[in-house]
Amino acid sequence: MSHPERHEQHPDHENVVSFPTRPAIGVVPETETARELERSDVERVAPEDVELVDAENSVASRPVDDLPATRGGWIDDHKALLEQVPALLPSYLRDKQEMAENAKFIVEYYARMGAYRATRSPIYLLKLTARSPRGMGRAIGVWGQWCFDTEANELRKTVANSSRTSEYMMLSRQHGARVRTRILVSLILALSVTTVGAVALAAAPAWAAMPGIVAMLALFGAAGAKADSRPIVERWTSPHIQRELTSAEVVSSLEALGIKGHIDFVNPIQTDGPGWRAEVDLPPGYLTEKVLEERAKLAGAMRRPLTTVWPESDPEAHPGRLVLWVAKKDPAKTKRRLWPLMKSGQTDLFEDIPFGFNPRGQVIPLNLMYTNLLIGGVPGSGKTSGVMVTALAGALDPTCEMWVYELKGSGDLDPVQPVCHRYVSGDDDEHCASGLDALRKLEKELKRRKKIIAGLPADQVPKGRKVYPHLAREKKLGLHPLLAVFDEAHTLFEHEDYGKEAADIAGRLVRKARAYGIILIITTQRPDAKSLPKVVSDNVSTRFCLAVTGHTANDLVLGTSMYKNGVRATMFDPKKEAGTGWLAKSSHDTQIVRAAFIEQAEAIEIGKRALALRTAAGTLTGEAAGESITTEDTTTLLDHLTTVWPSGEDTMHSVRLVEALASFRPDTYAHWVEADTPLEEMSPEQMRTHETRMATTLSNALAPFGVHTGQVTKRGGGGSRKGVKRADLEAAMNRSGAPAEAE
Ligand SMILES: Nc1ncnc2c1ncn2[C@@H]1O[C@H](COP(=O)(O)OP(=O)(O)OP(=O)(O)O)[C@@H](O)[C@H]1O
Repeated sequence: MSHPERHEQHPDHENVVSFPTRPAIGVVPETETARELERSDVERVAPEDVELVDAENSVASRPVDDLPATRGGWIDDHKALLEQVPALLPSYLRDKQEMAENAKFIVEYYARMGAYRATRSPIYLLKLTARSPRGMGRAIGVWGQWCFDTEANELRKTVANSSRTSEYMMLSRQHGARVRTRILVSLILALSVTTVGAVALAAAPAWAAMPGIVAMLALFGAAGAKADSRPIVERWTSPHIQRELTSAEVVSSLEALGIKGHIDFVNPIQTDGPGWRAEVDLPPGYLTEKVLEERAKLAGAMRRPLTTVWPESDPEAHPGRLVLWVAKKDPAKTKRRLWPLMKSGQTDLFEDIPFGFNPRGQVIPLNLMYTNLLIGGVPGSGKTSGVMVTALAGALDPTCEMWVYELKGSGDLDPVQPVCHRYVSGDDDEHCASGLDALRKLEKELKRRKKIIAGLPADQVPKGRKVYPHLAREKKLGLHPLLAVFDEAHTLFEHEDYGKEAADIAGRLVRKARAYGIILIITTQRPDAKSLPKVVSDNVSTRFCLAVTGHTANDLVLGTSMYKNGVRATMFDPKKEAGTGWLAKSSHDTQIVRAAFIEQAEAIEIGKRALALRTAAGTLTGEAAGESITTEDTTTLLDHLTTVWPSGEDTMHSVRLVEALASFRPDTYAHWVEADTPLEEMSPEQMRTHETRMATTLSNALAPFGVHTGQVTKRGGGGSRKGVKRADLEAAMNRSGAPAEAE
């Protein structure tokens, strides 16, 4: 059975590769061996001539591909074909934004080119005028030749030399008559044109006569061009416009990466937005990841700028399907695409915000509600542009409360300061302390919101207990969006005194806060185990990974196995492609995006707009409303015990916990371990009394939380003494609304 759409390879055209080469469903591919056999001299025997020896008992395997059940049939083949039919309408007719951009470009192009030509028209005219005498001379020459019938001169000469008198006389008479008529016509024409011209010149005002003279000069100028004259209107080409993508180029560049074998073109190479798209199946044994990893090599082999070559995998097809998109113009050399909200507009964080652009130039939206965002990348990879876009989007929603902790101290996020409930910029201890304080307060706010939502009737929370726009609108509930940005959060997470607690709280917030309208944005330039708590990198829901240097950093930002699955931010060049990264909305929804780039001056203007919006809406709070924010400790003994509790331990002796609390927070707990006699001078009896007192203090302090201490046996670790069970602690945390680790 032959494939209905099979095309033959064109022998004359080196750029043409047979398409499609994959067999239709149910068709057995023609193997090399089969073809060789056909070509060879091997004697072929018709199946009907073959005698089966002991067919009944024969165990010879039947060729399963010949069984009727395995054949797809016409319907299946054509269904499969139909699925692959390219879109009916070109992309610019389907995509409003592309259509608008194209229309805008056409208008801009002709306006710009028209203006360019118009401003140079005096130069063109001068050049034409300089050539006009030659043109006029040529025109008179051509007219003279016509008038005096010079084209027949050669013929008359030949006849005269051959002494064919009668013929010569006939030609002579004809020549005389022609010349007379033509001179007469010329004289009449010259006279009438001169008269009309003179009268028109005399009658018309000078400004009206000028175009006529100019047009005549231009005509004669155009006629005066020599074969090697330079064109009057100069032309130029753009080095940034890339040559068209051909299948031969795709094949040879993949071969340059070491991919040997037959490459199948699944679809013809076609225009896709401002570029070309080739879809190929790599030869068996090769995976798309190889091409993704060697993107720079591929661009080199294609002799194209890196920023124009975008290989992608097609997870819906198979791991060997490569989608190669090549930009027509080098985006690095084209004008910056402006953030759609740059000049006007506001946001609603329950809806999408414009985050950036994909390589095709389409706006990529992001919904920040019910999510949190981790942005990571090496220094200079463009994290600030990612966090700036989200911070400004938050600022432009007048209902959104903004808490911004820019822990680099660069002042990059200063443009949003005027609208922030809390704003801190700096990387000193005091800034880290504020960051930790903010996390504690966010956790307290989370508990408050959780309680309110838990108490709402079911019809108020139709799709589960979380914040909804109608709840956010009710001011008295205080469930409006709260956007908390921790820029360069590694400064806080690595802090000797505050890091551990900050990491613990951030981990809990990342897991719990998003349903309650608290959106956490964390950026880090050091995505490693110490700077980025595992609990954060494991649980964050949206990730934007800019250029990183290795697979560990890649997977810390993007999630486990992403590198293995071909989602590799190692492919980006942080210098040439700053701001470009993988945006992962989930492990199955990943795409390459360049965050919209907003300059500081522009961000300041947007910040002013946001301030105006909030002033009008009456939603300025905190520092933005002139209040001073005091640092208060909202954590409890339960939080402190959770922080000092050694991981993996189900039970702990009270004495050990009290000692740990005293060293963790000496201001609060040092007096729990104080004794009249120094420890080293205590008798065993005194020591026992002292430890009993410490254990009793802890028991008394835990009683209001409903946690009871009891006898705990720890083999090899102090035997049987008063202690606390981890499970009791977690149960108490849950009761008090505080998110416990094990929940
Ligand atoms: N989205 C973008 N589009 C175009 N250029 C960008 C983009 N983002 C950043 N850049 C360019 O890259 C440079 C460095 O970016 P940026 O300072 O944001 O990096 P960073 O990752 O925040 O650096 P650091 O880790 O040092 O804070 C910018 O000055 C800008 O020129």
